[in-house]
Amino acid sequence: MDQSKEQRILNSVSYNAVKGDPESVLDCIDNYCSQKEWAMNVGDEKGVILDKVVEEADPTIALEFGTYVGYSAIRIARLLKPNARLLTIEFNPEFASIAREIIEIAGLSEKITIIEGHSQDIIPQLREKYQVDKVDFVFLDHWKERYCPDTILLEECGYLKKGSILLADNIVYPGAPDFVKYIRSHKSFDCTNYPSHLEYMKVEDAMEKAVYMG
Ligand SMILES: O=C(NC/C=C/[C@H]1O[C@@H](n2cnc(C(F)(F)F)c2)[C@H](O)[C@@H]1O)c1cc([N+](=O)[O-])cc(O)c1O
Ligand SMILES: [Mg+2]
Repeated sequence: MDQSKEQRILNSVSYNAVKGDPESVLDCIDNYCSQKEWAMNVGDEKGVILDKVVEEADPTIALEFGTYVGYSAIRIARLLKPNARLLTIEFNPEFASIAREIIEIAGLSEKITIIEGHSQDIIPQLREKYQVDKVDFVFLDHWKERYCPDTILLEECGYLKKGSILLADNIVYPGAPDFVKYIRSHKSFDCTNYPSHLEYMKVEDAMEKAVYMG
């Protein structure tokens, strides 16, 4: 059976990246996806915005929706302080297993936990199953129609504290209009928009940061 695009990305990382070097894994994925096959990684332009917001948040507990092949999980985890950790939720088992291998090559398996399943099932379990009390940073990059319900669920479950920072990818393309409408009109969120471009393309895109004010 033909290999998937995600498997070909893993092959390229496995062959070209320096083991234990997150930067070389990120560069390898960016080179492959800009020169060979486009893929929906946050990429190197929006990735710099992600880096800056992660550094601002300096999270002890970070949460990501949409692991895919692990590019943004590596981007986030490489900036975390020693005892901090990233939980990343992935629905597709094939993507989860490819991400696990790419994260291992980057040497970040100790800092990243991949949780397989549906976000609406996993969010209520984070406290009991994963010892999460509050989340300091959340990166939303999964199905765009899930951004809003999952943000509401995080708030309802009490995982957000004063100063928790949410960052959402693809505000312009493919877009998350219900999320933008909700978050910008919600009195407890202080929002900032970061115009950018779709990964590896000249198409307009943007990221939205939302700081929870308690
Ligand atoms: O569709 C896009 N992203 C959807 C991303 C989807 C990814 O998130 C996972 N997921 C689904 N539910 C969960 C959770 F966590 F809920 F369980 C995790 C899916 O299995 C997939 O790996 C996208 C599309 C474009 N584009 O240009 O078309 C560009 C982008 O940057 C994009 O992110
Ligand atoms: Mg995205």
